[in-house]
Amino acid sequence: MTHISKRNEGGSARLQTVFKVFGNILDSIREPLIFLDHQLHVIKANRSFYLTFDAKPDEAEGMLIFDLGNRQWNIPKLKRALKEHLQQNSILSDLRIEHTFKTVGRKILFLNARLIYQKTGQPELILLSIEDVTEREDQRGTLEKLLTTRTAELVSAKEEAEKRKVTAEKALAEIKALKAQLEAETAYLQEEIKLEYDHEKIIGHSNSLKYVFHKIEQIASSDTTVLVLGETGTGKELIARAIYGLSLRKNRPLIKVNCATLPANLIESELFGHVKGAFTGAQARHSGRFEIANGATLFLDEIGELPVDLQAKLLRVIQDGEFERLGDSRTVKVDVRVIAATNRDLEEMVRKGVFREDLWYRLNVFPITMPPLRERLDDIPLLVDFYVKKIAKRMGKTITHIPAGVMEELKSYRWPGNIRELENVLERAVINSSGPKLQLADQLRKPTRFLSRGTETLEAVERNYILRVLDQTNWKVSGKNSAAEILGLDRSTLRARMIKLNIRKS
Ligand SMILES: Nc1ncnc2c1ncn2[C@@H]1O[C@H](COP(=O)(O)OP(=O)(O)OP(=O)(O)O)[C@@H](O)[C@H]1O
Repeated sequence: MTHISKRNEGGSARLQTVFKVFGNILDSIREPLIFLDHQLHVIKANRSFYLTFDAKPDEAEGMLIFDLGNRQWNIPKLKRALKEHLQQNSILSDLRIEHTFKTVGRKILFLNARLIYQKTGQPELILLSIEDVTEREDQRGTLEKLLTTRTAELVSAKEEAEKRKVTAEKALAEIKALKAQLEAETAYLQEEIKLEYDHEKIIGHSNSLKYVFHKIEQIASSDTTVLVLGETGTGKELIARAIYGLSLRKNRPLIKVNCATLPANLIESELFGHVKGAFTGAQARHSGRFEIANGATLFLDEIGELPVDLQAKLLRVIQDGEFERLGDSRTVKVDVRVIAATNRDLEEMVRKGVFREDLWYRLNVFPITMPPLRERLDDIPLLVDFYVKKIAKRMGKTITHIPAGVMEELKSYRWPGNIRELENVLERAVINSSGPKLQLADQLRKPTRFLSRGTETLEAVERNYILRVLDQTNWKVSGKNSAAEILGLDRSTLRARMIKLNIRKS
């Protein structure tokens, strides 16, 4: 233990007098204060000091500050500040010390000190004020921590909100796109309803038809492109509908495009859509059939009639599911299953250079050929029975008997118009029958003109047949008893075929 030196005893006595006079004032100061001699012995401390640090005046006074309370004040930082810094600078400001005292526990202190000199310039006294900021600092620490936690929470909440906003915006865009598609789909379906599909049932039990059924079952549930081949009126559309009906996409509509009935200048916009102003008359954005069929199935009927300049665009959408709307440079992505049909010989068209070979290969992945009626005579009785019942019911008639001779005649005819033609013949026969017995309206002519030339192409046969019917109807293309009615073709389909086959009245 070190005591006040003798040399300072005189000054010390003077100071004791001063402290006696000002003792009460010092004790009333709330901040702990301590007076040290210049050798750092405690001369006097106020009441606040003793209370704060649980010390007693008679144990403290005369003691070296670092030895106070069993050397509890032996704090290296305090030592450096009082012994070095204060001696050099005479002043010490806001020195922060954090220290655990044996008596009063952990404390955070702010120390300020000033070196007071005698008149002679000798250092006489050090006034040390010790502010106990433990509570305040702890609170600040807690608040800072809280602030950090809250800030982090806010940042992550903000990030979460932004993510949610992006997700919501995406969902909104998807909903908008779905809504647009639904509207387009509804508009399309409303048009389609007018076409009113008679029946979806494929009648027949011939081996050739059974093979077709087998192929339908094989491919229906996949997304493979299917090409349905066969003469006109053989039931290609029925096949396409059967594939669709057995597919995984059957809960979405089957979208149909007939490439023969759409004018060449409209077909691109009809298939791929256009944006406003894409061409004169494009007053609004229009969704093409490929967009409407996104996620669904598209039936491209009469694919052989698709203009060559559109074939590459079709190939790209079948291959990569990508295309651009007319007047728009943005690429649209779709997932469409394509079922195409034609009565044309596409291979021959490829040879002639009017059908792209790459498109032909892409379409021909899974061909299904519908046999002509003349090759499945076994189906004729079933078909006759079905159609006679159906037509008679519609007309309010009862026909119960089909004479063997009538059936024979029907079976021996060549049926160039296939089932559509059979349906028409039977319709006229039902009209013609007055009793329960079916009577054909007219003698079925043997189409000798084209049968005699066995090597003729399908196109030539078709051309001759249409010409013959046109002759027979005095070139009446549409309306009652017209060529279109006899051939069982749509007026526009017949006109398209006439243009295609270069049929003109001479
Ligand atoms: N096996 C069948 N059973 C019942 N009806 C059939 C059958 N095949 C075709 N039909 C009927 O014949 C008519 C013609 O069929 P569809 O339109 O499918 O022929 P298509 O081959 O697509 O003709 P096109 O090449 O002229 O477009 C339709 O009324 C259809 O319902």
